[in-house]
Amino acid sequence: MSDLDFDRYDRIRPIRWTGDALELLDQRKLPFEVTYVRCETSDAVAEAIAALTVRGAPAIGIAAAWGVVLAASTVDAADGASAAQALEPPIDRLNASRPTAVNLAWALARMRRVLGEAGADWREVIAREAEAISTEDLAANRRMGALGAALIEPGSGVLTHCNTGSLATAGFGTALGVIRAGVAQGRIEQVFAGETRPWLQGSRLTVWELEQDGIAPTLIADAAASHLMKSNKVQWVIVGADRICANGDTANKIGTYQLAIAARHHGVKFMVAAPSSTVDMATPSGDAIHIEERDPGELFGVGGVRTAAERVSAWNPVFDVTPHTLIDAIVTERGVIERPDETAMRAAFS
Ligand SMILES: CSC[C@@H](O)[C@@H](O)C(=O)COP(=O)(O)O
Repeated sequence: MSDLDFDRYDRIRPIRWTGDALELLDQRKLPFEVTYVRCETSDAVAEAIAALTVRGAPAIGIAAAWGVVLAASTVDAADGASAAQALEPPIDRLNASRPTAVNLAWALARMRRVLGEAGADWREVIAREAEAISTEDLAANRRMGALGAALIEPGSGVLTHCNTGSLATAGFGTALGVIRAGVAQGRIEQVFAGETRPWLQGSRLTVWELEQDGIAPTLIADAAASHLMKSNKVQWVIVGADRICANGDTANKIGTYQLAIAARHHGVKFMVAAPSSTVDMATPSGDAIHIEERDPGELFGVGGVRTAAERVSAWNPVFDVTPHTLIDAIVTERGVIERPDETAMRAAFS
């Protein structure tokens, strides 16, 4: 992918470590306000994750890792093993901040592991590990971008869902990384982004992010997706993931499953792009995934303006599971798995 100048895409950073605090780009306020929230404690990081100040599977894992470093500043311990004991309660609170994206538990497990093995220098060890989790995520995204883009025929149109870009990761993005690479290589001619109700990650975040790169996406209502596919305007749906199971079933933002069904019906290909940190071989299939349900109040209005009548009830699951049989390719930094199933997943990740 020699024609892609990665530094061009290094403008947005949702997570900044200052040495004694974590600054999070407040994604609740985008695209109209670009402000950072300063977190000085691990509990503040856990609250920011729960409130979607920072969001996107890889990004919440990275933020949680820095949350452990913040918690460490309140602990006095001679070695990593004793620090690990003292840090268990804040780590548990970070882990409980959101249930569906496995990257959160994965990053915290990594932090626990290095802590348990560290000696007197345990503070430096965990700070280095948090930095490594972030650096590796950026590298994985760049690699995935190249691998995913190579699957796309020149001149294609693509549809994406939610926000999977720099805002959701350490940088460059997963599905949006594939799209960035595909546009740079002239493979993708048109990008469509679904609004992603109710939180509007598509219209508020993805459109804003792509415009910073000089890519002009076309926003569609989520309900327009099947019609778009029927109109032959897209050849691929490209999405990220919050958890990919041992059989390839994939949890992602609510609405992904119906896109996969519509894509199969219309002969449109369906790609999932995610780092290997999103693969959870301990969860056999999508049935075992805990799907987060958020406050039904998120459905009662738009931008703080109430649109539903008073006293209505609502159900607000924020992720769904796409069965592996509807997925044409899972792309991670380790390679491409076409027509994923348990055998292919085990061959790649065991
Ligand atoms: C690279 S991000 C992949 C997923 O985390 C993304 O598609 C998604 O579903 C994010 O959900 P969110 O609720 O905004 O955290």
